[in-house]
Amino acid sequence: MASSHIILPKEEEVQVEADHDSPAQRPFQAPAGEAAPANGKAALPFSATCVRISRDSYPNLRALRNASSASIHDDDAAFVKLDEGDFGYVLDDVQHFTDYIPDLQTFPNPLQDHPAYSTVKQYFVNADDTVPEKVVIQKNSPRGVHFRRAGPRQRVYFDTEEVKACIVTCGGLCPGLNTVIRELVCGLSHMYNVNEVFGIQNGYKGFYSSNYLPMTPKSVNDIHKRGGTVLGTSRGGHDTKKIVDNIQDRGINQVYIIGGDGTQKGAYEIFKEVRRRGLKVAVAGIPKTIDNDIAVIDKSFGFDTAVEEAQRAINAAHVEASSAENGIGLVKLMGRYSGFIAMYATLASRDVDCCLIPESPFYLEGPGGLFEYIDRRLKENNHMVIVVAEGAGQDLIAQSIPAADQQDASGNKLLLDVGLWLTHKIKDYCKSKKMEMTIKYIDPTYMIRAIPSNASDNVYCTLLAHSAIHGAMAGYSFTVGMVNGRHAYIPFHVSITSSISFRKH
Ligand SMILES: Nc1ncnc2c1ncn2[C@@H]1O[C@H](COP(=O)(O)OP(=O)(O)OP(=O)(O)O)[C@@H](O)[C@H]1O
Ligand SMILES: O=P(O)(O)OC[C@H]1O[C@](O)(CO)[C@@H](O)[C@@H]1O
Ligand SMILES: [Mg+2]
Repeated sequence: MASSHIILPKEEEVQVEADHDSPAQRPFQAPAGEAAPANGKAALPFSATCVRISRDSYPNLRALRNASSASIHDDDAAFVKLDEGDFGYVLDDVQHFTDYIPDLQTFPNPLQDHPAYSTVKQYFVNADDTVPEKVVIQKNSPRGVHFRRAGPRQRVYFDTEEVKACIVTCGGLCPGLNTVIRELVCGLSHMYNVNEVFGIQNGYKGFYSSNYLPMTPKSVNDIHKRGGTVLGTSRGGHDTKKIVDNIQDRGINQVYIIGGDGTQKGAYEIFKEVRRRGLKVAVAGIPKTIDNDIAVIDKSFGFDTAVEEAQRAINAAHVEASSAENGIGLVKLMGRYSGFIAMYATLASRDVDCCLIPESPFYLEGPGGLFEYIDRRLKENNHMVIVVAEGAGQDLIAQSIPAADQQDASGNKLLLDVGLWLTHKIKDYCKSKKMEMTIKYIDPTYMIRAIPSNASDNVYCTLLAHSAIHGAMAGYSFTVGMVNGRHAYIPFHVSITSSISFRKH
């Protein structure tokens, strides 16, 4: 990696304390209305003469984005590419073949001759286009961190005939997985005339333990109408060496990896190994997390669908509660470390009296406690609805139930059932007060994620898949995502660190 010097803003000039976009605060600070897409236009002209800056500048970048030092690994510094422009502009760039493979041939993008695209004016993005990570700034703020804009480039680093792509899905299910798979296969074929696309079965371990499934536009034609993933998924089983051995042996040169924070960490490991071996293999991560807990992106695909489906559970809870004397409807929704689904479902419903999320600790007894609030709402309204995210109140439960500290195959902590626990606690409390009441506990769990994506998620999935293809064809390795309303290529070290800060280990 060439580079020499850095003129980043000094740390003391960097606005860190008033960072309302910090991941831990995001559920509270970025409600729907404020998350409006930015126009993506920089306030000041882009400096065409960016200077690539040295790895020593990594701590400054960390200060710029106010990431927790615990979540940054020193190893990452070797894979960080920063370009500096005027007025504190920084491009946190993604890895490219040319960073480690010299003298690569380029090819004109086949889209320029494609009848569906060649007529569109300015179809290709400008190579210098970037997307700001933060759009809310003050008059004297530095321009801040930017990401490379996603989209088709005029020249690509693969000859069509040469491309051998594979797709894998990892982690839990999410609405839209099949749409992304479909659009990767169809996009590669229809936009870039790629004929060799393979599906990896059952997550990362499928790279080295199962046959690779040939996929064609015909074989994926209808899959977006189904929930789940036609490829299968799993937790655990990431063996970087075995995975890259197989990629290398089978001559795969584009790897599309769909999954959550754990999966993106796995994708980063694969990329590092690919680079160590000097392979011409593009690694494209497509973030999937129904919990919506990857902070750098606006919203993850499938989230809208899940929130919509959660309405059915909340409606049922409301009907049950309002049909009983002192009726309480309690709904538990997914969200391990973040309350996005619970909070958005609450905002959408308007029938919910109380929403409990992991980011905001609560307590049961005494003034300001949940019991006091229940008392009040039942007196005022005769019924109430409570929504609780599965990760809420875990510390409280641990005080009354000894935690077994179990983990799933990927090392994620298995949570205690906050819904069941709350149901018992509320019942006991009402009994102690000699208060007649009825409580109905609804836990839709997998029903909100094992469904096909809705219309808006389908569009989102399609565009994400296409952005991923354009980036891989152009020789980049990255996580693709929507940042302030624009698709961007995000470096792995960002997509994985931003989600970690949500975690409360
Ligand atoms: N630090 C890591 N390094 C390499 N691979 C990882 C790492 N963490 C997780 N993985 C792998 O990524 C895959 C998915 O991880 P995980 O089960 O945590 O789901 P996820 O991608 O975070 O999705 P979800 O949103 O469902 O949690 C697993 O195969 C796991 O082995
Ligand atoms: O039972 P599984 O498949 O591990 O998935 C449950 C977890 O997956 C998630 O949906 C994240 O994908 C969490 O909200 C939930 O805790
Ligand atoms: Mg995860």
